[in-house]
Amino acid sequence: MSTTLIEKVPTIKTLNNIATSGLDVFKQNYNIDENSENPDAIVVRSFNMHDMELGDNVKAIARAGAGVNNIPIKKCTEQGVVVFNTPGANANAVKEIVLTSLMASSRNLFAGAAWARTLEGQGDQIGKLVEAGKKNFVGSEIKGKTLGVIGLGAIGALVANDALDLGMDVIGFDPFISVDTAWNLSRNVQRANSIEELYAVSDYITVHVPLTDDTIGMFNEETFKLMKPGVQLFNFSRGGLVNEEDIAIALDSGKVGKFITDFPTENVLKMKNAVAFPHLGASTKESEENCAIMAARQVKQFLETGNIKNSVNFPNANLPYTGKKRVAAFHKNVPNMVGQISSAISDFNLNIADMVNRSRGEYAYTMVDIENDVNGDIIPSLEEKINQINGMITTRII
Ligand SMILES: NC(=O)c1ccc[n+]([C@@H]2O[C@H](COP(=O)([O-])OP(=O)(O)OC[C@H]3O[C@@H](n4cnc5c(N)ncnc54)[C@H](O)[C@@H]3O)[C@@H](O)[C@H]2O)c1
Ligand SMILES: O=C(O)CC[C@@H](O)C(=O)O
Repeated sequence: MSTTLIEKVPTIKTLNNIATSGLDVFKQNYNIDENSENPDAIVVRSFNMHDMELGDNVKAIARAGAGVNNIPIKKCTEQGVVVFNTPGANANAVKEIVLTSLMASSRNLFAGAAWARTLEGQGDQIGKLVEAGKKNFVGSEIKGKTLGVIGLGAIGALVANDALDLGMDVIGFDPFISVDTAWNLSRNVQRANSIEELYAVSDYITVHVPLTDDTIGMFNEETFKLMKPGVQLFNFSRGGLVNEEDIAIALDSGKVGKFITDFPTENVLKMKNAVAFPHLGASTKESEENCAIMAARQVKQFLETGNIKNSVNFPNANLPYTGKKRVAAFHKNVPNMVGQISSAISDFNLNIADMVNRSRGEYAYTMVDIENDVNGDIIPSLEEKINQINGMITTRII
């Protein structure tokens, strides 16, 4: 980072444990302070930020991971705070834990191992007891069975492809599948036209969708009725996708045979045939590093150049940075914003070299590069003038 780009040394606040290799991205010219109350940017994992005050200096929040339901996205957008995530950076870790759990669950390994421990103290009898007791843990092979994958994004697509390699039949459902993922998905993954079609044929169901107002409680009494008796459900996405009261009943009746989840709660821990892990899906050295490095690079690039990659609330925007002054403005997506920004710049007798304007729903982002050398004294006035434009959220001059 050149100090001409940002006059003050920016502070990065960390919430949660962020891999050192990611923090190393900020080694030069940045201050990392987990206690800062008004940092320039925040790097976070699963910390719940909904009740947290965002300081007025915060310009960016990077989620080192995929799910952003722990971040108040609407509030950030209204304040012009860019929220990033790290698409795909932990997908392999989650794929591996899903497939491991699928086989372990199907072979009753969790229950079998727990039972074996109860034999402690039986000395020489253990061998005999094992041979007598193992009939209670006879499992099924996954080969030839049908796996339903709901959500064919970064994780779902990897799970679907590799499950085929394990000899499973795979059916997938994702009405919003991205072009990139569609390209990566094996043609042998059957596409369900409706989620009901997937429920009707799946022996195992794994879910890989974000937790949103549309997906909350999507597994409930009604949907369990549509599934095959004894279906095994794997939830490595978010606890809120499953209605706890309803799955407890479905597990009791055997309608759902097994429930493997990464999200323990008091209720889940009491459920018959449920196995809960302590949110371990992305907990590998590799994925923690991938996520932290990607998150940190995205924040650094944004603070230093205004360029945005992998934001979940503002449009991506890229304009090669030349080192001359750049106006970076977040505003409502309404007519004539670019015109008004341009005329504010020309009021200071400055010429425009290049610009980019991108919109996303109700909001937009404009970067304008100034051709002239800009006298530092006029920057606060130019910033103030642009900020006064009706519909402007926030402006930085970098
Ligand atoms: N357990 C963990 O540690 C862990 C790790 C990573 C991700 N996750 C969770 O997994 C989720 C998925 O991660 P990802 O990296 O695959 O995200 P992704 O954005 O790449 O994929 C999500 C997919 O879900 C699809 N989708 C959205 N709503 C849907 C619906 N109603 N029905 C079917 N498909 C729908 C989208 O079109 C997209 O393709 C994350 O949002 C996060 O909550 C958990
Ligand atoms: O940070 C983690 O360990 C979990 C991340 C995971 O839940 C995600 O959504 O990417």
